[in-house]
Amino acid sequence: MSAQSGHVDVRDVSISFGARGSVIEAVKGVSLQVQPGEFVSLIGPSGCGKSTLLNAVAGFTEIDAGSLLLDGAPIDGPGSDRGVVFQQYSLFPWMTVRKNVEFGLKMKGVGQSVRETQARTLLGLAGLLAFENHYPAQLSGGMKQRVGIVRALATSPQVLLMDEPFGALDSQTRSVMQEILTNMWQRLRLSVLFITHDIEEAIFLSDRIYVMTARPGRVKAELKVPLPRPRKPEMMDSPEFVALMRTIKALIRDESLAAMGSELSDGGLRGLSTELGPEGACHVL
Ligand SMILES: Nc1ncnc2c1ncn2[C@@H]1O[C@H](COP(=O)(O)OP(=O)(O)OP(=O)(O)O)[C@@H](O)[C@H]1O
Repeated sequence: MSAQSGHVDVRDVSISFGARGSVIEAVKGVSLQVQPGEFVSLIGPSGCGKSTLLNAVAGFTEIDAGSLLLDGAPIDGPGSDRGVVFQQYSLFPWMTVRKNVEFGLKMKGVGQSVRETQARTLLGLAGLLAFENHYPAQLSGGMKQRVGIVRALATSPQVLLMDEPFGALDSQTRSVMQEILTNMWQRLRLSVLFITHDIEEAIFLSDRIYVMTARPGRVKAELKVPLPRPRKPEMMDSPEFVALMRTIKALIRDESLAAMGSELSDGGLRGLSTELGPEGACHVL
C-alpha cells in the first residue's frame, strides 16, 4: 500500500522574530519536501530554526516569505490533517490514556463507539492497550510518549510532525521507541517530518535527511539514506550507515564551528573536512 496524500512542500520560506528594531532571522529561504508516505528528518546545530520550521508547517507560526503547502493547498493554521508530537508529553493528566487519545476525535464530533474503537486499535499497535484506563502519572516516560504519538495519530492525519519526541528518554527506551515508531509508520503509511539532534536516530528512521546551516537556518545538504526497510538495529554497523554518520557529523560540526565564530576554527580546529558519503547520497547545497 502506498500513501497518496501527505505531500509537504516548503518553498523558499523565511521566518523572523522580533519587535522594536531587534529582529532575529530564524529561517531563511528554506525549500524542502516530504513526499506522501516518506520519513524525512531535519537535523542541524542548536538554534538553527528546526522547531520554527516545524511549527510553521504545523500552522502555529507565521512565515514572512515563501509558501507552505500540504497536498497543494496553502497551510494557514493548525489542522487535523497534521498531528504534532513534542518532546514534552503534553497529555491531559486528569484523563485516562484512552480518553487522551479520544480527545481529538471528540473535538471533531466523532461518536463514542467509533472513538473508542479507533483509540483501542491505535493503542494496540503501540502496545498500550493494557494501560487504556491508566492515568498519565502512572506511566513511564516512554509510555507517555507512546500515548502522545497515538494521540497525534488518532485523527488520521496525513502528516506527523515530531519535534525531538525521544529527546527526554534514556537510550534503551529511545531505541525501543524508534522501532515502535517505524512499525506504526510502515503500517499507517503517513508522511513524517522529524526533528532530532541525534544523527544515528535520523539515519535509522529516515528515507531522507535535510541538514541545516547555523542560524539563519538554510538547507545545507540533502541526503538519501541508502538502507533497506525494515530497518534493523544491526544495520547501524553497516559501512553505509557509518559513512553517512561521518558525513552528517562533519556537516553539522562545520556549521557549529561557523556559529561559534572564526577564532575557534583558526585555533586548531580548522581543516575538518566535509567527507562525502556514498556517491550520490549527499547533495551539499
Ligand atoms: N517565539 C520566538 N520569539 C523570538 N525568537 C524566537 C522564537 N522562537 C524561536 N526563536 C529564535 O529563533 C531561532 C531558532 O530557534 P529554534 O527553536 O527554531 O531552533 P532549533 O534549531 O529548533 O533549536 P534547538 O535545536 O536548540 O531546539 C533561535 O535563535 C531562537 O532563539
